[in-house]
This record gives sequence, C-alpha cells and structure tokens, in this order.
Amino acid sequence: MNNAPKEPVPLTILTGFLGAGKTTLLNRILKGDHGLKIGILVNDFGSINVDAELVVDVEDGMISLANGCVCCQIRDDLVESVAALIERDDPIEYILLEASGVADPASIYMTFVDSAYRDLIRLDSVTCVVDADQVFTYDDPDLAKLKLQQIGFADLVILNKVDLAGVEETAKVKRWIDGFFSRVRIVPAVKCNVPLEILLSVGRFDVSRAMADHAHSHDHEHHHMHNHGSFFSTWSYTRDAPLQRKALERMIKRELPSNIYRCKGFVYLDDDPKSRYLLQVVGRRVELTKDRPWGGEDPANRIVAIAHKTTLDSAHLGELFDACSGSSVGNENSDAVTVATG
Ligand SMILES: Nc1nc2c(ncn2[C@@H]2O[C@H](COP(=O)(O)OP(=O)(O)OP(=O)(O)O)[C@@H](O)[C@H]2O)c(=O)[nH]1
Repeated sequence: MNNAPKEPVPLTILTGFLGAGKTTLLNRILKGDHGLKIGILVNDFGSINVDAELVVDVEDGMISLANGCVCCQIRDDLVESVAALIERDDPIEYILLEASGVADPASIYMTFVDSAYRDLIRLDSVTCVVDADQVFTYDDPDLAKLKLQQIGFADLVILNKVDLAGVEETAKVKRWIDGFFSRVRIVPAVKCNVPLEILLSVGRFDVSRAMADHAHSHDHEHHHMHNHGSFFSTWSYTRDAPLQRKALERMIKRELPSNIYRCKGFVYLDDDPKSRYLLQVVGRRVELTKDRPWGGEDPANRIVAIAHKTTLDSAHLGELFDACSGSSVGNENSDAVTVATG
C-alpha cells in the first residue's frame, strides 16, 4: 500500500437485476464529461465476461471479474482488484463497480468495511437500475426479494426501459417500489439517460438508511434467498462453427426455455462472417445486433445463460444452439456450472 492516496477514493456501485441496464449505464457515465480518471470493475456472473468487452473507450484501469459474484463467491478478488486500482502509480480518482445482476450490494459494502481498504475507499453512492419492463416477469418470491434488496440498499433508482414498459407499467413498478421504500429517489429513463450530475461524486450514500431499508426488504418477503450463489446456475457455450441467422432467430424466439433469466454473448453468423454480433436476451426480450468486425479475433460463438439451478438444462441448451449451426455435433463445448457457496 505504498502509494495509497491520502483521501479515500470514492466508489459508486451500479447494481440491479440481470439485464436491467447496468452496462448501458456504465457506458453512459464513461462517455460523459466528468473529467475524472475512473477505475472500473466489471463483474459478470457467468464464465464469459461479456460486459467487460462491451465497455467503451477504456485503455487501462479496467478489471474484469467473471465466473462468480463479487458479493459472495469472489469477494477476495474484489478486494484485490480495488487494491490494484488504488495502488497504481498513476492513481485513479474514482471507482465504478458494475456488480453482477445477482449481487446483493449490502454484502459488497460489508466487504469493504471488513477489509484493510475500508479507510481507502469511500462509498459515494449506490445506484440501482430497475427494468421497468420486466420486473414482474418471473413470479418468484426469491427473485422479488433479491430485487428488493438491491433497491433497498440503493440511494438512487433508475427506472429504466420505460420505452418498453409504457406509462401504466412504469407507474405500477414505481408504486411497487414506493410501497417498500418511500425515501428512495426514483428517476425514470430510457437507456439510463439520466444527468451525470446525479450519478458521480454526489456523496449520497447513508449507511444507516441503506441498512434499515435493506433489512426492511427481508421483513416483507417470507421466502429468503440466504445464498443466491446456490440459487442461480450459469451455462456457457463456445463454438467456432457459424450459426445460421434464421435458425438462431427462430430458436431464440420459439424454443429457448422461458426460465432463462438472461442470455447474452457474441455470435458468429454464416451470412455475415466478417462481423461480430451481440445477442442480448433479457427475460422475453431478444436483440441480435451487429457489434463490430471480428478484426484480429478468431470468429466464434461465446454465449452465456443464467437460470434457476433446478431448471437450467445444459444438454438441452447445447443442442438448441448446435442445431442452429446445421450440424449435429454434441455439446462438448458447452458446460453448466452450478455455483454453490459457503
Ligand atoms: N429498449 C430498451 N432497451 C434497453 C434499455 N436499457 C438497456 N437496454 C437493453 O437491455 C439489454 C441489457 O442491457 P445491459 O446494459 O447489458 O444490462 P445489464 O444490467 O448490464 O445486464 P447484466 O450485466 O447481464 O446483468 C441490452 O440489449 C440493452 O441494449 C432501454 O431503456 N430501452
């Protein structure tokens, strides 16, 4: 800790359920006119860190944490990564942490309180992105509880995707949040388009309020997800045979199991082999968009999916994607990981 700065480095945690728009928000902040040297930590629950590759214009100062959640499974990695950022020769002035979509921000906060770095980091704010379109898609009390924990610990809620949700659904989600946490500020948005001034260096985080509201989210739900790491499973697929666009689109629309909370990754399509495509599935919404040329990278499909551990059928998922390549090869390149912690 030789070069530790005297003043604690402010940290903003971006939280919110899978696919809510955290990477979208992170990119918006990074593109903004903040004038700060920002260090970035990006955490993907799956084994392929898709988000890290989607973060814009970062030459250095970004650390990618994949294959586990920073709030529980890879807490030590989180502490080491923060240490690496604040001990750089060219110290950063601000840290943005994009937590995984299954993270409980209270546990992230506790990691810093417990660690040797608690005097070197100042939690500036916790911003929670809520998907106004999909918050009620899964009628599962455990998921509702996790979403409430994320919202309850936040000091700002971005009620995102109001373009998809529409006025009535957005109002319904707002009433739902208000019903639990009347003090949290809620800002409706499309693509997380909110003023930068309410996001960085706001000094809004109030630990006693956050802890009280976080505890309140426990009071209102009877089902408790004591350990979310044993609740979710991830599946990953890496394959260098191109997929047929039409077959992929049809499969995603009609056959991808509806219990997949999130599926995303890079796709290699037969009809445009020079371009990398980005697949984004959030609940029932699907996007397949041209990302960029493969350039020097070897074209390949790299896809992850997250579902409840009891419903994720890895063999079936492998078969579904393999079938889109027009070959009947098995799924030896796909694997499922059920993450169980402590
Ligand atoms: N229509 C619409 N799409 C949005 C909006 N915000 C984000 N998206 C899309 O939603 C998908 C998920 O957005 P991300 O920013 O990757 O979400 P995330 O929270 O980082 O996802 P995970 O890290 O996997 O939990 C992407 O396809 C985005 O383009 C919005 O306001 N409106």
